[in-house]
Amino acid sequence: MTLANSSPKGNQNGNLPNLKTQSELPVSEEEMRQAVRTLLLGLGENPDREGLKDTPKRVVKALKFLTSGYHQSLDELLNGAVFHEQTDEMVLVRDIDIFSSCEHHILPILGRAHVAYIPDGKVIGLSKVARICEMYARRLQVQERLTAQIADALQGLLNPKGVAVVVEASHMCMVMRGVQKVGSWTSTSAVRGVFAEDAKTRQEFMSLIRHTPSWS
Ligand SMILES: Nc1nc2c(ncn2[C@@H]2O[C@H](COP(=O)(O)OP(=O)(O)OP(=O)(O)O)[C@@H](O)[C@H]2O)c(=O)[nH]1
Ligand SMILES: [Zn+2]
Repeated sequence: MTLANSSPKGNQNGNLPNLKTQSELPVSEEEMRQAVRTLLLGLGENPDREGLKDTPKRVVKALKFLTSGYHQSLDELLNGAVFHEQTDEMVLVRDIDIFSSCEHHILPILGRAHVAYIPDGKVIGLSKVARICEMYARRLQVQERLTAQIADALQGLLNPKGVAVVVEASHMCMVMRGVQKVGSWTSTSAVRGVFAEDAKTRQEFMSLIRHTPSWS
Protein backbone atom coordinates (compact mmCIF):
# COMPACT_ATOMS: atom_id res chain seq x y z
CA MET A 1 0.00 0.00 0.00
CA THR A 2 1.41 3.40 -0.91
CA LEU A 3 -0.99 5.93 0.52
CA ALA A 4 1.57 8.70 0.32
CA ASN A 5 1.69 8.64 -3.42
CA SER A 6 -1.78 7.56 -4.27
CA SER A 7 -2.50 10.31 -6.79
CA PRO A 8 -1.05 9.55 -10.21
CA LYS A 9 -1.54 13.13 -11.44
CA GLY A 10 -0.36 14.74 -8.25
CA ASN A 11 -0.39 18.36 -7.13
CA GLN A 12 -4.07 18.94 -6.29
CA ASN A 13 -3.71 17.75 -2.70
CA GLY A 14 0.03 17.76 -2.33
CA ASN A 15 0.50 14.17 -3.44
CA LEU A 16 2.90 13.38 -6.23
CA PRO A 17 3.74 10.18 -8.02
CA ASN A 18 6.70 8.39 -6.53
CA LEU A 19 9.42 10.08 -8.59
CA LYS A 20 12.69 8.51 -7.63
CA THR A 21 15.39 9.80 -9.91
CA GLN A 22 16.34 13.18 -11.31
CA SER A 23 15.85 11.88 -14.85
CA GLU A 24 12.15 11.29 -14.13
CA LEU A 25 11.65 14.93 -13.13
CA PRO A 26 10.51 17.47 -15.74
CA VAL A 27 13.54 19.75 -15.21
CA SER A 28 17.21 18.99 -14.79
CA GLU A 29 19.26 19.91 -11.76
CA GLU A 30 21.18 22.35 -13.96
CA GLU A 31 17.94 24.13 -14.91
CA MET A 32 17.05 24.38 -11.24
CA ARG A 33 20.45 25.94 -10.47
CA GLN A 34 19.98 28.37 -13.32
CA ALA A 35 16.62 29.38 -11.84
CA VAL A 36 18.28 30.16 -8.50
CA ARG A 37 20.94 32.15 -10.34
CA THR A 38 18.16 34.13 -12.02
CA LEU A 39 16.58 34.80 -8.62
CA LEU A 40 19.90 36.11 -7.32
CA LEU A 41 20.22 38.41 -10.31
CA GLY A 42 16.65 39.61 -9.72
CA LEU A 43 17.57 40.43 -6.13
CA GLY A 44 20.35 42.68 -7.39
CA GLU A 45 23.09 40.27 -6.37
CA ASN A 46 26.16 39.15 -8.25
CA PRO A 47 25.85 35.36 -8.47
CA ASP A 48 29.50 35.13 -9.56
CA ARG A 49 30.98 36.62 -6.41
CA GLU A 50 32.84 34.19 -4.22
CA GLY A 51 30.22 33.80 -1.49
CA LEU A 52 27.41 33.15 -3.95
CA LYS A 53 29.17 31.12 -6.59
CA ASP A 54 28.03 27.77 -5.14
CA THR A 55 24.74 29.09 -3.77
CA PRO A 56 22.53 27.82 -6.62
CA LYS A 57 23.91 24.32 -6.05
CA ARG A 58 23.38 24.62 -2.28
CA VAL A 59 19.86 26.03 -2.59
CA VAL A 60 18.77 23.24 -4.93
CA LYS A 61 20.26 20.65 -2.61
CA ALA A 62 18.57 22.21 0.43
CA LEU A 63 15.19 22.48 -1.29
CA LYS A 64 15.42 18.90 -2.45
CA PHE A 65 16.07 17.78 1.10
CA LEU A 66 13.22 19.90 2.46
CA THR A 67 10.84 18.33 -0.06
CA SER A 68 12.29 14.82 0.03
CA GLY A 69 9.01 13.56 1.47
CA TYR A 70 7.59 13.56 -2.07
CA HIS A 71 9.87 10.68 -2.89
CA GLN A 72 9.11 8.53 0.11
CA SER A 73 6.28 6.11 0.57
CA LEU A 74 4.65 4.77 3.69
CA ASP A 75 5.67 1.25 2.70
CA GLU A 76 9.31 2.23 2.58
CA LEU A 77 9.41 4.11 5.85
CA LEU A 78 7.38 1.54 7.77
CA ASN A 79 9.80 -1.25 6.96
CA GLY A 80 7.16 -3.71 8.13
CA ALA A 81 6.94 -2.25 11.64
CA VAL A 82 3.25 -2.92 12.16
CA PHE A 83 2.65 -5.48 14.90
CA HIS A 84 -0.36 -7.42 16.11
CA GLU A 85 -1.03 -6.48 19.72
CA GLN A 86 -4.21 -6.83 21.74
CA THR A 87 -4.44 -3.46 23.43
CA ASP A 88 -7.02 -0.75 23.18
CA GLU A 89 -5.34 1.87 25.34
CA MET A 90 -4.41 5.21 23.83
CA VAL A 91 -0.90 5.49 22.37
CA LEU A 92 0.40 9.05 22.23
CA VAL A 93 3.63 10.29 20.68
CA ARG A 94 4.08 13.88 21.69
CA ASP A 95 6.30 16.81 20.78
CA ILE A 96 7.48 15.52 17.40
CA ASP A 97 9.52 18.28 15.75
CA ILE A 98 8.03 19.57 12.54
CA PHE A 99 10.15 21.32 9.92
CA SER A 100 7.96 21.94 6.92
CA SER A 101 7.71 24.54 4.15
CA CYS A 102 4.65 26.57 3.33
CA GLU A 103 3.46 26.11 -0.20
CA HIS A 104 2.55 29.77 -0.62
CA HIS A 105 5.97 31.26 0.07
CA ILE A 106 8.32 28.27 0.42
CA LEU A 107 9.27 29.55 3.85
CA PRO A 108 9.63 27.39 6.96
CA ILE A 109 6.78 26.14 9.10
CA LEU A 110 8.34 25.24 12.46
CA GLY A 111 6.53 23.44 15.21
CA ARG A 112 5.58 20.12 16.66
CA ALA A 113 3.03 17.41 16.25
CA HIS A 114 1.21 15.28 18.80
CA VAL A 115 -0.16 12.02 17.44
CA ALA A 116 -2.43 9.58 19.26
CA TYR A 117 -4.33 6.49 18.27
CA ILE A 118 -6.38 3.81 19.96
CA PRO A 119 -5.35 0.45 18.50
CA ASP A 120 -7.71 -2.23 17.33
CA GLY A 121 -5.44 -5.26 17.12
CA LYS A 122 -2.47 -3.53 15.46
CA VAL A 123 0.22 -1.15 16.68
CA ILE A 124 2.95 0.65 14.80
CA GLY A 125 6.62 1.11 15.73
CA LEU A 126 6.78 4.35 17.70
CA SER A 127 9.56 5.86 15.62
CA LYS A 128 7.42 5.29 12.55
CA VAL A 129 4.87 7.76 13.88
CA ALA A 130 7.58 10.42 13.82
CA ARG A 131 8.73 9.22 10.39
CA ILE A 132 5.22 9.59 9.01
CA CYS A 133 5.13 13.17 10.33
CA GLU A 134 8.50 13.84 8.69
CA MET A 135 7.49 12.40 5.36
CA TYR A 136 4.49 14.70 5.06
CA ALA A 137 6.31 17.68 6.60
CA ARG A 138 9.06 17.43 3.99
CA ARG A 139 6.76 18.64 1.24
CA LEU A 140 5.27 21.99 0.34
CA GLN A 141 2.38 22.19 2.73
CA VAL A 142 -0.46 23.97 4.36
CA GLN A 143 -0.69 23.06 8.01
CA GLU A 144 -4.26 21.78 7.76
CA ARG A 145 -3.34 19.27 5.04
CA LEU A 146 -0.20 18.15 6.86
CA THR A 147 -2.30 17.43 9.95
CA ALA A 148 -4.96 15.52 8.01
CA GLN A 149 -2.40 13.50 6.03
CA ILE A 150 -0.75 12.26 9.23
CA ALA A 151 -4.13 11.24 10.65
CA ASP A 152 -5.27 9.54 7.43
CA ALA A 153 -1.99 7.65 7.06
CA LEU A 154 -2.35 6.10 10.51
CA GLN A 155 -6.02 5.41 9.94
CA GLY A 156 -5.21 3.64 6.66
CA LEU A 157 -2.30 1.64 8.05
CA LEU A 158 -3.80 0.42 11.32
CA ASN A 159 -7.54 0.83 10.99
CA PRO A 160 -7.50 1.76 14.68
CA LYS A 161 -10.48 2.73 16.82
CA GLY A 162 -9.46 6.34 16.43
CA VAL A 163 -6.69 8.77 15.55
CA ALA A 164 -6.04 12.29 16.79
CA VAL A 165 -3.36 14.67 15.54
CA VAL A 166 -2.58 18.18 16.71
CA VAL A 167 0.05 20.29 14.98
CA GLU A 168 1.21 23.52 16.60
CA ALA A 169 3.44 25.60 14.36
CA SER A 170 4.77 29.00 13.59
CA HIS A 171 4.83 30.13 9.96
CA MET A 172 7.88 32.16 9.00
CA CYS A 173 5.81 33.78 6.24
CA MET A 174 3.78 35.36 9.06
CA VAL A 175 6.80 36.11 11.22
CA MET A 176 9.64 37.32 8.99
CA ARG A 177 7.52 39.00 6.34
CA GLY A 178 3.91 39.90 5.56
CA VAL A 179 1.97 40.57 8.71
CA GLN A 180 5.13 40.02 10.87
CA LYS A 181 3.49 38.54 13.96
CA VAL A 182 6.54 37.17 15.74
CA GLY A 183 4.88 35.25 18.56
CA SER A 184 2.01 33.84 16.56
CA TRP A 185 1.49 30.15 16.13
CA THR A 186 -1.28 28.07 14.67
CA SER A 187 -2.89 24.97 16.06
CA THR A 188 -4.63 22.49 13.75
CA SER A 189 -6.23 19.19 14.57
CA ALA A 190 -7.55 16.15 12.77
CA VAL A 191 -9.61 13.57 14.62
CA ARG A 192 -10.91 10.30 13.29
CA GLY A 193 -13.09 7.51 14.73
CA VAL A 194 -13.62 7.49 18.47
CA PHE A 195 -11.79 10.82 18.90
CA ALA A 196 -14.38 12.43 16.63
CA GLU A 197 -17.33 10.62 18.18
CA ASP A 198 -16.51 10.77 21.88
CA ALA A 199 -15.82 14.10 23.58
CA LYS A 200 -14.33 12.37 26.65
CA THR A 201 -11.68 10.53 24.61
CA ARG A 202 -10.86 13.74 22.75
CA GLN A 203 -10.60 15.55 26.08
CA GLU A 204 -8.24 12.91 27.46
CA PHE A 205 -5.97 13.41 24.43
CA MET A 206 -6.06 17.18 24.80
CA SER A 207 -5.17 17.02 28.49
CA LEU A 208 -2.34 14.54 27.84
CA ILE A 209 -0.73 16.86 25.30
CA ARG A 210 -0.96 19.77 27.77
CA HIS A 211 0.46 17.74 30.67
CA THR A 212 4.08 18.41 31.65
CA PRO A 213 5.93 15.14 32.24
CA SER A 214 7.57 14.98 35.68
CA TRP A 215 11.01 14.30 34.21
CA SER A 216 11.04 17.32 31.90
N1 LIG B 1 -4.69 28.15 5.92
C1 LIG B 1 -3.37 28.28 5.78
N2 LIG B 1 -2.86 29.42 5.30
C2 LIG B 1 -1.52 29.52 5.19
C3 LIG B 1 -0.64 28.50 5.55
N3 LIG B 1 0.62 28.94 5.31
C4 LIG B 1 0.51 30.20 4.82
N4 LIG B 1 -0.80 30.56 4.74
C5 LIG B 1 -1.45 31.79 4.30
O1 LIG B 1 -1.62 31.83 2.91
C6 LIG B 1 -2.07 33.13 2.60
C7 LIG B 1 -1.61 33.56 1.23
O2 LIG B 1 -2.24 34.79 1.02
P1 LIG B 1 -1.92 35.80 -0.17
O3 LIG B 1 -2.68 37.08 0.07
O4 LIG B 1 -2.14 35.08 -1.46
O5 LIG B 1 -0.36 35.99 -0.02
P2 LIG B 1 0.43 37.20 0.62
O6 LIG B 1 0.18 38.47 -0.12
O7 LIG B 1 1.86 36.78 0.71
O8 LIG B 1 -0.26 37.28 2.06
P3 LIG B 1 0.29 37.90 3.42
O9 LIG B 1 1.01 36.77 4.13
O10 LIG B 1 -0.97 38.29 4.16
O11 LIG B 1 1.21 39.03 3.10
C8 LIG B 1 -1.58 34.01 3.74
O12 LIG B 1 -2.69 34.44 4.47
C9 LIG B 1 -0.73 33.04 4.59
O13 LIG B 1 -0.75 33.37 5.97
C10 LIG B 1 -1.21 27.30 6.06
O14 LIG B 1 -0.52 26.35 6.41
N5 LIG B 1 -2.57 27.24 6.16
ZN1 LIG C 1 3.57 31.07 3.64
